[in-house]
Amino acid sequence: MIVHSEGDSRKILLGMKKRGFGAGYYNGFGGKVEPGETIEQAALRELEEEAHVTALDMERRGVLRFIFDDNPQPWEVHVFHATEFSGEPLETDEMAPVWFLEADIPFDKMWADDVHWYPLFLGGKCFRGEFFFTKTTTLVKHTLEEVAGPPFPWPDVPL
Ligand SMILES: COc1nc(N)nc2c1ncn2[C@H]1C[C@H](O)[C@@H](COP(=O)(O)OP(=O)(O)OP(=O)(O)O)O1
Repeated sequence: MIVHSEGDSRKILLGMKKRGFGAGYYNGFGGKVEPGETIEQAALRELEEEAHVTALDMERRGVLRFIFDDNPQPWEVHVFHATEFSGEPLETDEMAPVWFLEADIPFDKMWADDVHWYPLFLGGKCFRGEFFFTKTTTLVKHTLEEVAGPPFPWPDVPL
């Protein structure tokens, strides 16, 4: 989930992951879907657990597949956007939240796919793509396309 403040200064809220997979990278807030949950419920829960923020107007904007040559299980990641929220971002055991001006997004400290799809995200578009990684973090190739929306036409346009 990427929380966006669209007032006078357009800023996005990212979290620096403090432990586990992707530690040290800035990312939107998220994690795995738990049994019995929808993808949307998982996105809301992870934002609350990791940043103590509740999204009030979430919208699906992207669906991405990450394929790793050192992990047989690809990841399907859904990107949600929220512009209305309650709560003050708070550092947790897992994430340190930081607001960034759109012009200052720290792509050199983020997953290598982000620099490709954030321009579509920031431009208000919907998108889907596949990203192939070697040695966990090195991006070797990708596909990316804009789709209709918002809202993202899920599940009519699957990944
Ligand atoms: C491989 O490249 C990735 N790029 C981007 N942009 N985001 C990624 C990539 N790999 C994982 N992510 C995202 C997906 C999630 O939003 C977060 C964290 O995933 P993870 O499941 O590791 O999250 P945890 O909070 O550790 O897991 P649980 O809370 O579910 O245990 O990163």
